[in-house]
Amino acid sequence: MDPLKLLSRSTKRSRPLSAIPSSSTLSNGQNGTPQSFNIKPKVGSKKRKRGPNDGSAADGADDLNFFGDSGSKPSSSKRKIESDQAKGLAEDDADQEDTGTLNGTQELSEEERRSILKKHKLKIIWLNQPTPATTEKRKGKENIKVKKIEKPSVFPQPVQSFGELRERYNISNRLAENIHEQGYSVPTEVQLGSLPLLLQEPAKYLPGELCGDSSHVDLLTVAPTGSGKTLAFMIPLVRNIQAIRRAKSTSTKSTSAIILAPTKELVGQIVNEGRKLAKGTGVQITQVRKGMRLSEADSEVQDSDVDEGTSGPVSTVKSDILVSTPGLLQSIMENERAAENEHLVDVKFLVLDEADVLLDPLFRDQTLSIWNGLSNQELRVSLWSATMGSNIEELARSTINDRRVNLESKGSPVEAPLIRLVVGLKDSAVPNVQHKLIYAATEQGKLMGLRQLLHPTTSTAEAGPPLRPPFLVFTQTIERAVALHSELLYDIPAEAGGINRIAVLHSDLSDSARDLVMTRFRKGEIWVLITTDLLSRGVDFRGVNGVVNYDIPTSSAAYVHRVGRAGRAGRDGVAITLYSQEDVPYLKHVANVVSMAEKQNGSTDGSGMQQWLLDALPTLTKQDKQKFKKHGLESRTSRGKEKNPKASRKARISTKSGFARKSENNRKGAIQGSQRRAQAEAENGGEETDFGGFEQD
Ligand SMILES: Nc1ncnc2c1ncn2[C@@H]1O[C@H](COP(=O)(O)OP(=O)(O)OP(=O)(O)O)[C@@H](O)[C@H]1O
Repeated sequence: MDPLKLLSRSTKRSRPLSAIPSSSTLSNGQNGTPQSFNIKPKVGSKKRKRGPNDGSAADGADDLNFFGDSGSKPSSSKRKIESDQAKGLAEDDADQEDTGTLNGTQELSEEERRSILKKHKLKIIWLNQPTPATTEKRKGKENIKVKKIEKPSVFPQPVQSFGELRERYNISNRLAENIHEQGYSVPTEVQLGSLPLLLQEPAKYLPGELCGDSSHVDLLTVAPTGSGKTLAFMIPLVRNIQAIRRAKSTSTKSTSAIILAPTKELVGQIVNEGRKLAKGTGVQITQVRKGMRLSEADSEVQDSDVDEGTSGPVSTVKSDILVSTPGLLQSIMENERAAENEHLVDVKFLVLDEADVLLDPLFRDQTLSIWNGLSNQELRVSLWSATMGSNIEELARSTINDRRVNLESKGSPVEAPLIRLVVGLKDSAVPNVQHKLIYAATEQGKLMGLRQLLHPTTSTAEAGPPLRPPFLVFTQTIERAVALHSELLYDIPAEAGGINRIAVLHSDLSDSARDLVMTRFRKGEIWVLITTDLLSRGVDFRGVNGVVNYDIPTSSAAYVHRVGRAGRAGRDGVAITLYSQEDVPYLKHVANVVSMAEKQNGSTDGSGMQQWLLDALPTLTKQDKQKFKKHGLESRTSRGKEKNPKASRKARISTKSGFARKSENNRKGAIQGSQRRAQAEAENGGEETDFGGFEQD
């Protein structure tokens, strides 16, 4: 009897395997569009020329390349032809039609704009309109009139093709080329909605008399994981900085934008993406590193000069865009406080990627300290995440407001509209991931379950959706990630690469070790990467087919982000959550997200998350929820080990029983003892030295 079959008996598979279209294999499936909601983009009347260099996400050849540079990036030979094409694009405007351009100057009526935005599930609201419209509502039986503030919807003209950007928003030829060269042709939903908000003056789409005199908006964006938010904030940054530099008569460079992200891995990735986009535009993007200085005006460091290591001589950075984790930048700003951060007075754009984490207690003080330390009166902020609680939105709004009040005493701050853009259902998992909850009863059951997933040849339809490498495995703590790694180290046969195919990544590793694992995973050398929530946010491994929650995530947002490492840019993915009896009281938040994703997905055949299971799962009190979010399951932490050693032993990751472990330890001890004795004997010319007795006076 298949043990997993037995263990998973109480849950139903979320979708029969036969229901998965054969053309979209879960391991490397790609949809024809990078959009999550699969609505065919409107293209111009001219038929798009599709050639081998098309570079669209539908390009099947890319399926073979798990970790290609772009979801839609062609092979190297293709790239060459495409880059030649792109050069032509710079020289000849007519080439734009080859990239599927809609006539960018064509104005759509409000009705048309509204309908396109609705079809793409985009909701855009003006949060701080000065004179909000109100409606009166009767509440309850008492007929109390309640004033409800109506936040007005906004309908900018959506960007339906990247070709529009040049005509309509005056982006440079070089930037247009770079977008094309990266293989991006169809904007994703978040790009479709945010680009018009960030690339034109608010008065173009808001009532001019109400929207103030700022040429940019503050923006809160909530869009699914893997939906292309990086490109959505990077294109406007590069365009705007080019415009600033054109307008400036001096050639002196100063920092115009700061991007904050919670982890070093994500910072590195943003810098890479940004540099590809800014190539040849003159816009310089730099990753802030330990030891860097921001304030010396006399030396200018080129990106290439910056030592990749963290040590070495102190370097001064004068870059257009700085990308950093909040802790690092804050400490540099603190150290240079004497200079009043003068070097940052020109910063006009602050981007918070994974904004809800950056404003969560863990990073809040550091992020706010940077935000408030930027003194430019025209500073505009944009916040991006796949999840954003109302408390985070409230905090962002009050910070913007407090800054305004603060700046009023020093001059007249430029007020700007605050816009909220939501793509799809707020705080929900990406719709193209197939979710599966597997009941594994015990800790040992989870290990067996994972082993079964590791060996797809033994997997059957009953065992769940196929999970093909490369995939990520998430654990609750570093200790558990390390333990799981050593358990599974020899599970991949030597002829398939053995221990080289499996790795662990966590924050206790050195920076260089972390970089190495990331590079090897991106290259496809590592197939199974065991990690903690360190990699749950923002990191884009284009070829990742699936995610395994070996330990359940500690909040619904954590689930959304973890599973969002798969199913990126419109591809399919699998998310498997193994849960034991101990997890059951904490499972509801995961089950709710799965159920919501299935509804969004249109799974109405009843094969998904069953209502009885949802109803049966206990709901945590607010306090317990917070405790769980902060500490996770106690028995899996070192705190729990001290408090309840028995429960902690049960939660240990190991296939061996306590008795087997004890015998093994005894055996190891005996072997070590005999080796020590033999060594000592050899050193003492064969004399017995096990115990030399006490020295006599
Ligand atoms: N218009 C597009 N066409 C095709 N691929 C795209 C497009 N825009 C972005 N991508 C690709 O989509 C992937 C995900 O992009 P990105 O990392 O920006 O997502 P994200 O929304 O920031 O995700 P997360 O919320 O997880 O941080 C990347 O591989 C990127 O190259």
